[in-house]
Amino acid sequence: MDIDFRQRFSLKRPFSHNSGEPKTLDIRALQRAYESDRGRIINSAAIRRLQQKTQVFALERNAAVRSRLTHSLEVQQTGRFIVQRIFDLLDEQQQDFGLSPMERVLETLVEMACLMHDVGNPPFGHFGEAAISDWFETELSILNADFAANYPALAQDICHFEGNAQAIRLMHSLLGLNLTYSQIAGILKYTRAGDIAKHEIPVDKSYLMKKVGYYASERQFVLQLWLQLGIAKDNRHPVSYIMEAADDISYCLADIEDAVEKGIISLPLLQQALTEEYQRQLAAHGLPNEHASLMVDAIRFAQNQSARININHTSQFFTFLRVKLIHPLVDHAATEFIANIDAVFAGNLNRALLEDGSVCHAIAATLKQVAIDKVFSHREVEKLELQGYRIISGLLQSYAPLLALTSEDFMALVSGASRKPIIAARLLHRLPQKHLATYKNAIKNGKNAELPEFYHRCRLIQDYISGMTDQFAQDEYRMMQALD
Ligand SMILES: Nc1nc2c(ncn2[C@H]2C[C@H](O)[C@@H](COP(=O)(O)OP(=O)(O)OP(=O)(O)O)O2)c(=O)[nH]1
Ligand SMILES: [Mg+2]
Repeated sequence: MDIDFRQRFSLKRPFSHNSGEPKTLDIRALQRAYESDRGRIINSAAIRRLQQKTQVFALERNAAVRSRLTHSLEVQQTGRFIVQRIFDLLDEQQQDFGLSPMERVLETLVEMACLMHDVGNPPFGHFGEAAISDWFETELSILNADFAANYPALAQDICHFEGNAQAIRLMHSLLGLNLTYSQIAGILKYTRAGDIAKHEIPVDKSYLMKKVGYYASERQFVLQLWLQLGIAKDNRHPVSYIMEAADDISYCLADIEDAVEKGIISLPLLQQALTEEYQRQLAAHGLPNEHASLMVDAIRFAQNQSARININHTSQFFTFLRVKLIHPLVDHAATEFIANIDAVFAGNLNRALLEDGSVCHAIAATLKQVAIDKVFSHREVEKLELQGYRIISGLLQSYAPLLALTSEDFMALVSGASRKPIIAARLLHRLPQKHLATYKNAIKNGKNAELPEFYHRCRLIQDYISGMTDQFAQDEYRMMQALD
């Protein structure tokens, strides 16, 4: 294949008419466009809200423990590091692929994709996601049997709330940031629409489409994105592979470090768990014994270095463990990016860069498995998750009267033509104007005629609930239960 990355770096934006590309590559114009994206992203409320959203520990008061925002800053740094290693390797191998003038633009696209990759996550992380999906799964056919019967694919789309799909919707449809297609393509992590069933996924897209990556409401936008960037339908943008690797690399050790900070696991027990799990992962990956001492060596190195400096032992330990365990993963992600350049460029590499059965894969898998066994299953963590689940389900139940109305009655309320039923009217007043504006636009928009009013109303409620921070959701829940 002829690989020229310039096709993937474009000035085009969805809401701008004058979006013709210059005949020759204008690298300065690209830098200006992406710098403008950068400003829009960093200044957006969606990024600020990440500071009060769960990474692993819900409603955390200890500010030294990661929130989604501080996690995202770390992902941004890791992404930048991977890009720099990619260019080092290209130099060493005297390769180009049209990338040579692009270091700065690739770096900024990757950094911002990393910073925004989690903006669509609801309060309470995976448990918030599950609460929204489960609630709609149970209630939808009761609230609107006609919709459930006549639009089964759209009902499925509504019953699969996904942080990644919500991120696309938030940045494009709700905030209208008008980011370049190249920038937003960096967070299109999975390429399945919410109304496509699992059994419709082609075998060669099993990974790319394993989760919902965008909703039916954003289909026209995502189809345009593929068209404008010359990416085949259901494939990814190269930036998304780097963002994904940076996310995996960042959280696998960070979640464990936070658990130690919170006293959920002691350092000696952690070291033992890592050593044992690593042996299991080596065996599971069928890797030779020559790598067996890697984990023990890394732990010993981190212990010795932190003992030598002898200031803040625990945090030093993690700094040095990061050097030994995480830096190789960064190098490996860069190596894999180049080794699979055809598939990464086409966007059809059907796996994550780091999921290649290598020692690096085994290291990441070890860290993630130890987090599952020793951190996420801790009693305190599970308690907070149950509370988070309850808060989100309870909030949805409170707003159910808005979903029980007929289209005519709901639209009359929204337009101000009616102020009844009184409970629904009060609930409607609590919804943010900007979410309502997106709803009204969607109803007016002829392009979306295949999506009925009720679909947009469900999206409106999900937009509101998923956009809350942990703290706001808890306050709102208490208020709705008449506890405050
Ligand atoms: N508290 C808690 N945290 C979890 C659990 N499973 C995973 N996590 C944490 C690990 C990471 O810090 C973070 C991963 O966040 P995401 O929700 O973005 O998931 P990930 O990016 O792996 O999946 P994705 O492919 O984006 O759906 O969530 C769990 O069962 N409980
Ligand atoms: Mg994620």
